[in-house]
Amino acid sequence: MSTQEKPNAPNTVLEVKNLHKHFGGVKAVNGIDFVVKEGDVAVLIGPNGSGKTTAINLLSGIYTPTDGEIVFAGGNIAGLKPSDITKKGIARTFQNIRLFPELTVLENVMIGSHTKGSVGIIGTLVGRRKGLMEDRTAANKALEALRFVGIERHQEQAKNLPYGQQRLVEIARALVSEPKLLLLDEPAAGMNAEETVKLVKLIKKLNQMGLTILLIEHDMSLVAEVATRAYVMDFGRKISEGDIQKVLNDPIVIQAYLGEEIEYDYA
Ligand SMILES: Nc1ncnc2c1ncn2[C@@H]1O[C@H](COP(=O)(O)OP(=O)(O)OP(=O)(O)O)[C@@H](O)[C@H]1O
Repeated sequence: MSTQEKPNAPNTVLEVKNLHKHFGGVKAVNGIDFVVKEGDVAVLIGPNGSGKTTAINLLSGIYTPTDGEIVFAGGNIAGLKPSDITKKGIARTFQNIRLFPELTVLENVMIGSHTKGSVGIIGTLVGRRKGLMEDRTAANKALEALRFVGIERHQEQAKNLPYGQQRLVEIARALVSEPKLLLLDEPAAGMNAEETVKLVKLIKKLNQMGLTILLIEHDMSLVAEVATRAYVMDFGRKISEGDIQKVLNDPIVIQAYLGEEIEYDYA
């Protein structure tokens, strides 16, 4: 324990140090630092193009950082393959839903369990579809996760579910890998008001059950409901941090959002 840490302070789950991702001349992520503590619902906010999704792509191994460290589960995971990062305990959902549209909802969620095994997703789909369906443990886990997120139509092809429900299927798929940290990239995008209310309840329930969450979200009403800590990005840099009320009243943040609507209807 460091001398500054209080005896009962929550453990650090994730520490991002001086993280960079440059695409040619574009510094999409330009030296950010942040910490996610156990039990947090941390949120990354910022105007369009500020680097939030790139940051999540770095954390989940989709991109290799240009520089910097991502410390998770006792080591630097920067540059590891996505499947290895999932095995270490980080699962995610995507801004643009990435389900297999022709597979059933159940099959899509079962794929999440198989990120723990040795067979890759493509191998699973192409060579082992039948075997996969015989994997009772994975099926039971998937059904449990689907029940948890409130999806009943598990034998339906994923493409036939409304968009908002497809997002919940992605969350179920992430949950079956039993993550320590769940990354949600704009989980409310495309959801109607009723679906968003259910999503807020789900995020709170997951968090109460002990899951640490880091999300990107433009819907500030949702953020205000769930976030324990907010980090604000602009032009690849962190420009503010703290509780959500504080950061939304921060003149630097207001300036960064000028010309964009901050969707925020809380008093
Ligand atoms: N693969 C890529 N190649 C080149 N430039 C990229 C790539 N991915 C992102 N960028 C650029 O990096 C910057 C940050 O983009 P990013 O998608 O991370 O922002 P964001 O904050 O998630 O935006 P939004 O809120 O609109 O989703 C943008 O200028 C974007 O055009």
